[in-house]
Amino acid sequence: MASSILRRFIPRKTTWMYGQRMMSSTIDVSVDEQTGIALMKMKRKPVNSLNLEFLQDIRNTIVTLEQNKKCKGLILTSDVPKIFSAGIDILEMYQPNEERLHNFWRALQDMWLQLYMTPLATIAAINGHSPAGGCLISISCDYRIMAPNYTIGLNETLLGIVAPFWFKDAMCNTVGYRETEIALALGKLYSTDEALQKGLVDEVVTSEQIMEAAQRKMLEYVKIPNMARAMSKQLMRQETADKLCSTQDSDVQNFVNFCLQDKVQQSLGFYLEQLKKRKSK
Ligand SMILES: CCCCCCCCCCC/C=C/C(=O)SCCNC(=O)CCNC(=O)[C@H](O)C(C)(C)COP(=O)(O)OP(=O)(O)OC[C@H]1O[C@@H](n2cnc3c(N)ncnc32)[C@H](O)[C@@H]1OP(=O)(O)O
Repeated sequence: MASSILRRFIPRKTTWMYGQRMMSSTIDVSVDEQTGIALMKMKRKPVNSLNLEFLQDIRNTIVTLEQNKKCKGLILTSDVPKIFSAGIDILEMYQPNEERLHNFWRALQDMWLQLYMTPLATIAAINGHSPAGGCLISISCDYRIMAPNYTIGLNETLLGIVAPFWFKDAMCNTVGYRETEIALALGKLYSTDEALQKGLVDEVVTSEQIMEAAQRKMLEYVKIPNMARAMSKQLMRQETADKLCSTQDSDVQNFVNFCLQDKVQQSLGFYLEQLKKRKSK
């Protein structure tokens, strides 16, 4: 189902499969072949920040699961306490090597396209903070369940950077134009309750109940005839994905040019310093 454009790039082979278990240093995956439900736990310590290799691992895992005829649904969650994902690894953008910066953005695009358009049913079990790239992963799933007392949102402007158009499009498709306009301008991080109220997440349950709730909802998804469910997802999402597919190269170049600006580097350096200071308080 994912268009051939999405399959142009062969992901790195860093995920190992042992029967129904797949493992890499940053991801733990198990597949229940009875139910057809896979569980992917992100475990890139300390905060599941998305660097080049982690993004390739996530995409690689989705591709492998898509090829498993028994797998119909994927639950994404975190193995790191209190953090779903801290978003992009800021160190990929700060004082970067230019070639790696290109490859990094391409890997983010490819991971997103794979996740957003996968024929698998996807549920994000958001068991921790989920800013920026973490929010992107969440809103790219078909359904979101979040635990209380965490935050989620596209906070890029707080770092002095801008959410790219495809982050914006995925957000608009979830909460609507006006809410996205406000959220992006203010770099808004929503509390779990606000996120529920605005439709950024679909359900709130306690951390203890989140896996059970995700399994229960996923059983609903995988009961639907597979092709019909996957095609209805494609119907809703293809236009948004195509917008990036047709401009991937220029989007990489725009990102690289943007990042290499002195002003942007200063903002990122300042933000990293704040993160460290906050920690020492
Ligand atoms: C013409 C227009 C063109 C447009 C071009 C596009 C422009 C660029 C678009 C880029 C899009 C960006 C998307 C992103 O995802 S940016 C990342 C945003 N993420 C954040 O702001 C999260 C920051 N982190 C936090 O708020 C907290 O760490 C968190 C709440 C997640 C956890 O808090 P906690 O107290 O548990 O942990 P610490 O803060 O102590 O963190 C532990 C260590 O991890 C480091 N850290 C945290 N987050 C990141 C990160 N995202 N990247 C790298 N490193 C991170 C933190 O500094 C600590 O490190 P040390 O232990 O070394 O101190």
